[in-house]
Amino acid sequence: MRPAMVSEASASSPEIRLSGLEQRYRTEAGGEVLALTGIDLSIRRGEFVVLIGPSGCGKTTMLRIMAGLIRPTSGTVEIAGRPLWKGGARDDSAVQELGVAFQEANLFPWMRIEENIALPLKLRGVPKAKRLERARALTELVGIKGFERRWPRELSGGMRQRAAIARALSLDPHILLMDEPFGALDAMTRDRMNVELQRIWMMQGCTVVLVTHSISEAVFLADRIVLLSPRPGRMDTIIDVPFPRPRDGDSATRPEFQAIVRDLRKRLDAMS
Ligand SMILES: Nc1ncnc2c1ncn2[C@@H]1O[C@H](COP(=O)(O)OP(=O)(O)OP(=O)(O)O)[C@@H](O)[C@H]1O
Repeated sequence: MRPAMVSEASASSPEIRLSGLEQRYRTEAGGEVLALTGIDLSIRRGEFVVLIGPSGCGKTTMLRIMAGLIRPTSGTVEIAGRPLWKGGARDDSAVQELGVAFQEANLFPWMRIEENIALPLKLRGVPKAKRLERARALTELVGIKGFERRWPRELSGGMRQRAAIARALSLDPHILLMDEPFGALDAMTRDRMNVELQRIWMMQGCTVVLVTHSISEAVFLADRIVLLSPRPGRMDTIIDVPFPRPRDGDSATRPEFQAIVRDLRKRLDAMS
């Protein structure tokens, strides 16, 4: 695990801070879509935040802005106290704090699992022996030990997603950004992956922001749930989920868990 070196700026500031964010897209027809507006959010170091909301409310846009993949039309993004954008340029030292995993595992089919996981290290020029050693440690962390030399096609969907999470963790990021990482998996595998993700997060101590459409997934994983409303995407409600960790299958059956699920469902239904 990386040493807990905290600069003065990051000790006193949130891990991620979004202020006055607005995002407009140009459409092909020459019009404009206001995808997000008035987004102000501070995320603490080590927090698990889940973004949820109706289709098209701007969840992916918000995550891509945090990842530095989109420069917001207006507003600011700070990562560990440092602005992500300076003028027109992205601060790549801030981007190094980030690991990203999407719905599709996006592993390269012509690379073995260990090579896929170690790819970010290769791009950094880390020597082969060192990066394969790291890949092996990560396969153990995410629960696919023994599959290092396999090809992606030889793994199940859940295992491929574990490999994608391992790859996102390969550079030891402080922040993990995930867009529907288990959206393509069957319900049982998905439940298992949620338990696993919680375990990985608790071991790594990183900050996680995850987008999902699943209310129960949101309540199971989150310290805080950010509910976005659509057209344009705004912050509707922030819901604290105070249940102790680690949560397990039983947690989801408790009345207080179910009460948050019901409340969220009601709020989402009212938006449609
Ligand atoms: N590149 C783009 N160009 C134009 N419009 C876009 C672009 N990307 C997203 N949009 C629009 O911005 C809005 C927000 O999209 P976004 O994908 O962020 O929503 P979302 O909440 O993640 O949706 P979903 O839950 O369906 O994945 C939508 O109206 C979408 O059509």
